[in-house]
Amino acid sequence: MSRLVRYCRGLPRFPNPPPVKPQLLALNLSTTSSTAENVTPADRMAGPPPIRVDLTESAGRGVFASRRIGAGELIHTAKPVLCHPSLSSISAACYFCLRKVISEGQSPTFCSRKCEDSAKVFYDVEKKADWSEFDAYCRSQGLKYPQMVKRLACQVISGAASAELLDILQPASVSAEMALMMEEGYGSLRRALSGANIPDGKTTFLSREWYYGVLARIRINAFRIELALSSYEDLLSSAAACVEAEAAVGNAVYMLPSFYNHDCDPNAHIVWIENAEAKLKALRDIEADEELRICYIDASLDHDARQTVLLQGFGFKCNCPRCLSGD
Ligand SMILES: C[S@@+](CC[C@H](N)C(=O)[O-])C[C@H]1O[C@@H](n2cnc3c(N)ncnc32)[C@H](O)[C@@H]1O
Repeated sequence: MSRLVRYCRGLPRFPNPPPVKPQLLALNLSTTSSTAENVTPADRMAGPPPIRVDLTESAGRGVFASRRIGAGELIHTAKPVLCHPSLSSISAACYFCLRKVISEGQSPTFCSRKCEDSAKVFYDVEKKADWSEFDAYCRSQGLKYPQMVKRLACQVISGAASAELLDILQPASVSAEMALMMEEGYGSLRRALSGANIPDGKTTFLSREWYYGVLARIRINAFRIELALSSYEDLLSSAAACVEAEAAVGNAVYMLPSFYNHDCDPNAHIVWIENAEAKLKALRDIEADEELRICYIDASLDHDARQTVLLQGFGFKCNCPRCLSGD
């Protein structure tokens, strides 16, 4: 069981409201007792991250600083529990870690032997099926998240992941229109796997409810991965490619970063340098017990545009101080 799942076991799953006092649900990811005054650079590099997951007053669970965190400090890193390159980046990003690669063909490619070996279990399952109908459905509807469900399904069949992997995350509410679209994807995924000669019993988890539940959680919690440019050559090739290509290399879901709430004037941000491993960094000094929030959208949008994007894209009315002030 992962460390986060262990720490979060006492937390409620949405949409059920917590019946007990928030303090009783306090989680402390840090086992050290360091304070802002006695934290050395070595402390910062070692040990658990200086955060805890706890209930907020009005945005469900959130991430709080367990000590003072300095501006620019790397709060923690996180590896994805699930990721997938965008269909337009299949031959331009590692099929496992999303690092940029240069490849001629249209088939999945890996940046290293290590990534190829790590992907082997689920990729062996994936290769048994014909995904042409499923891919055509995603392409025609412009959908990226069903590809992540497909990967999770292959991971579960291979034994590399649990079918309940994402259950702890908050799901989006599903409209009738979304359900209709999901139904098509679910049918297509089932057809692909039923022709793949997978032993009986390995796909019993693959119910309609499972498919809908996973997609609803990915919708709220997936991050769009845009890698930071690392060299002058990258800058030049990016400038040349940006007209036709999508900037994102893919999408990923993490555990701990999924508990960060949104703020239109955030005190933390998430960055990707080389691959899908995320880095959470402080944008300014953060006091102990202050909530850490990142920005899910383009903060330069005006008030009404931000509210619309957050409501339509993430299903919530933003209650951050900036929005409440009308800015
Ligand atoms: C990625 S989750 C963050 C963790 C979540 N609070 C939980 O308990 O799992 C995003 C959800 O948190 C809530 N949320 C995040 N930021 C918010 C904000 N600024 N105002 C209101 N709700 C917010 C919304 O319900 C949103 O759909």
